[in-house]
Amino acid sequence: MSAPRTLYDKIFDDHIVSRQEDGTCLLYIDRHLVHEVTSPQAFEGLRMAGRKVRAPEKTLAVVDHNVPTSPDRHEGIKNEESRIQVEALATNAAEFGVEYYSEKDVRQGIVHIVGPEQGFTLPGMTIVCGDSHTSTHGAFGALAHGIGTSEVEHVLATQTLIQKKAKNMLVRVDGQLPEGVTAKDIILAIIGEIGTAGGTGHVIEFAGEAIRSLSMEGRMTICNMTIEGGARAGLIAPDEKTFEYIKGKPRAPKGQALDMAIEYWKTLYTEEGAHFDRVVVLDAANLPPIVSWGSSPEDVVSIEGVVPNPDAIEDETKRTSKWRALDYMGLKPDTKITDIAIDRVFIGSCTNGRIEDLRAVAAVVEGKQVASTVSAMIVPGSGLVKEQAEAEGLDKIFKAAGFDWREPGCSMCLAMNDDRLKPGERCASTSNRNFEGRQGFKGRTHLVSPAMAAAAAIAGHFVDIRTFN
Ligand SMILES: CC(C)[C@H](C(=O)O)[C@@H](O)C(=O)O
Ligand code: SF4
Repeated sequence: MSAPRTLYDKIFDDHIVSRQEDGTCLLYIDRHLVHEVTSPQAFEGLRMAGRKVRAPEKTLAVVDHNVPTSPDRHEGIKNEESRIQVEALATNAAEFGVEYYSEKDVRQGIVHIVGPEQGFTLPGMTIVCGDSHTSTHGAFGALAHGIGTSEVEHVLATQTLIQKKAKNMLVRVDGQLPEGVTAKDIILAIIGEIGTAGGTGHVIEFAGEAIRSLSMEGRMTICNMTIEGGARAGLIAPDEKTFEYIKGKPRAPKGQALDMAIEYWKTLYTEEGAHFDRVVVLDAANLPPIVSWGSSPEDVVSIEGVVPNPDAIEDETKRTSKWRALDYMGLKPDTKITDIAIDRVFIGSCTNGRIEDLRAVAAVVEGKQVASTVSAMIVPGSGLVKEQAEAEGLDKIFKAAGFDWREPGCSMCLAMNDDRLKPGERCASTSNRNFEGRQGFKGRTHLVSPAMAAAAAIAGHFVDIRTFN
């Protein structure tokens, strides 16, 4: 009898086209998502070599990073660099016969929100995109990861990718989340625990009661940030919730094909006794709402805590780097997190730009006002999220509270469009990266959950959502 296999082992094995002695494999790729930032040279490479896209029907292109989120964007993109990149994708998609969602299409949005929404992302698949947060799709039990531009070209041309098998890591989150604590807090806590290099060389499978209890959207938040923990990909075994979510999505299988697919999807789980190279266990019941204080996603602390003192760190390089982070963030050790005032709030991104995130925000801000010292924006992750939010009247709640309600895109998750922080501005953000300059030159980012960002917008400083009303 063969050794018990993990979910990762199964998906990897199922996609091997050929395997060399040293373990290098050629993997078949089921789905390829394409955005405007990492695809221009790849298409250019194909053009130069006179090659076609091998499987256009398995490829989907959408613009997200460079699109403005202002209501007048339909009149044309003013920023020249952005316009050139967006136009290049439109031209490439048309020339190579790839389906493309432009900024005028209601299906347009952040690539990692669009894939699941369209039923393009399905369990058991290998999914790639020239973007690190492709790990998001692992929430469906798909092996999904980011690739570089030369690999984008390789996948476009051959529908395969050269890969070596990673190690297996299990992160088990037991118990039930307390009220006010969310998927975002779970993943921030995990990264705080393992560090940004903690998952290096591994594919992480998330399991345990707390993960099972999450909605598909919460699971996407978890897998989205797996990459910030250094892992190659994140995975969650598909279950009834997964199948329910997929049913009826435009590109998902239907009728008998769906029944057959579900039969297969049910085989996608880690077998009893399968080997994990590393196991980390957390208890959800102990988790507080989390706020990041530094310039790395591992720099996290409880909302009840204080800014840590780097002097307590033994390793000199690390100590120096954390002092630098504090300096960049304009913070002093021992400052209570709830005493940190903010200037801006950004709610959106592929981490937290879905409908449930917006509902969570609406629940916090309904009937309240954004603090006079704060400028706050909400950017739906896709045109369909926006449509749904408006159908539920959430936009009215947001606008009445003083939020800016925008068009879909990556927006202020990274400063590649017009949405950015000014130097020195401090932002409560639902995105995934707090690197120096990430949201604008000298901008200061604090990563939080949507509910925590919403509460901070109202209060003007961080507050504990568990006692906020
Ligand atoms: C622009 C793109 C290549 C980049 C990524 O790979 O993740 C971006 O999406 C990000 O979040 O930093
Ligand atoms: S929303 Fe942010 S993290 Fe996600 S793809 Fe866009 S830039 Fe990258």
